[in-house]
Amino acid sequence: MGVKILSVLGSTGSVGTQTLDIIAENQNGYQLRALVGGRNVALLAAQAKQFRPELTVIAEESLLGALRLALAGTGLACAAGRAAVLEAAAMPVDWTMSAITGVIGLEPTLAAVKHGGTIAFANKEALVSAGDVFLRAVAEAKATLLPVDSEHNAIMQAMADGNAKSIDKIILTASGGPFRNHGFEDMRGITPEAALRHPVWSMGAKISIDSATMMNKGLEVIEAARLFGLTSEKIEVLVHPQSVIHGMVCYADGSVLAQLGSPDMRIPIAHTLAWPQRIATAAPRLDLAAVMKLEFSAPDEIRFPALRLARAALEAGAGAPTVLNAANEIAVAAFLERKIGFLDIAGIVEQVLQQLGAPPVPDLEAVLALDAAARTAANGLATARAA
Ligand SMILES: NC(=O)C1=CN([C@@H]2O[C@H](COP(=O)(O)OP(=O)(O)OC[C@H]3O[C@@H](n4cnc5c(N)ncnc54)[C@H](OP(=O)(O)O)[C@@H]3O)[C@@H](O)[C@H]2O)C=CC1
Ligand SMILES: CC(=O)[C@@H](O)[C@H](O)COP(=O)(O)O
Ligand SMILES: [Mn+2]
Repeated sequence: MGVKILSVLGSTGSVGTQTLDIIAENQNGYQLRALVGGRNVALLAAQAKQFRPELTVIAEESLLGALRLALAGTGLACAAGRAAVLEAAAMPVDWTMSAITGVIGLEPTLAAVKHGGTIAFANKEALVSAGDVFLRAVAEAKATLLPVDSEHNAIMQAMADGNAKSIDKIILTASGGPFRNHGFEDMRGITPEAALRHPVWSMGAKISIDSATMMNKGLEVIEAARLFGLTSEKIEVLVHPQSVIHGMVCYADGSVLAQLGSPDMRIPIAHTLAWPQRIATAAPRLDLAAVMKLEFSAPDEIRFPALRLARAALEAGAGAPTVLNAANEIAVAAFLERKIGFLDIAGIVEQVLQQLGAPPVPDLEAVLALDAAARTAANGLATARAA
């Protein structure tokens, strides 16, 4: 096999840096074409010096001077701003890591989809928000979408025997987050610091808050419905605090196929990078005797209403998931800025869903317009709750 040409969108984040760690361990097989970061110039410049991509882009336009300075004398090309992000994403490659957080990553991912390579797909918000529009673009470009999200990557692996028609249901596991055992009222005064302290995974801020509200699992139910063509009833969520089993597929004959591994994102990332082969990673080997016990329980949608709201949005269809996702992105940001409380996140999402409902989203323009309307509504509610 020849050298694989790669781009990493969101290279300075949690998924992005772990992706580059794996590439660094397997240097002979891979060559970087584009690296895209958001605002972290120092880390992006260090990555560019190490991996020497054709183009390095920082999304924040005002940081172009700082990036140029950091790369002075290296001979490395760099650029800044939204247009440059889209240009970098559109450069033809064999494999793109889509790891920008939020709907801001949708258009760069679609630019990558258009050249028809493999998309290692972490940016769940893009698929939740753009649904059919996104999947149509993938089909038209004959691109290959490989899920990086640990549960969906697990399901993909457990579906590998090709019997998709004989599936009764799939099971996505959930750690339960840092407040798994908290009462609803106990969650009222929770601080961003406490909510960011995930019991198992080390991740970026937005997904960590989503795990704490369990909106992450709600987004993942919608993500699974889109990726695997399943209805809500066929997607079960099971709380499993050890996060050793990532996903299970239950077949018509009673067989259940599961994927297990230490909770380490390098495992699913490496799976998508080498697919259909496998490569080694430095992730810790699973030692079940040391884990000792695996626990499971049903999720509580009363204490964690975000999960109920996400399912309702999936079942309502059309633009409801677009609204849910946009309102959640705004509410999470407002919580991290200490403008609203922890329980306000789901409260705002519910109110915005009631206001905007599920209008049709036939194309990208409609998705982006609805996303913008939901953000405006959520911002208004966050400001009112902050007052
Ligand atoms: N972390 C994890 O373990 C998992 C993450 N995911 C999903 O993967 C995605 C990434 O998550 P994670 O890595 O944790 O997030 P991080 O917040 O750690 O990283 C986000 C990345 O996006 C970049 N970025 C932010 N804004 C822009 C922009 N406008 N244009 C271009 N790049 C931008 C950031 O740049 P900078 O930091 O330089 O500002 C950073 O590189 C999310 O959708 C998440 O839900 C899914 C499963 C597991
Ligand atoms: C690693 C990964 O895939 C995350 O999405 C993880 O699932 C978050 O943990 P929760 O199960 O607590 O949402
Ligand atoms: Mn996940």
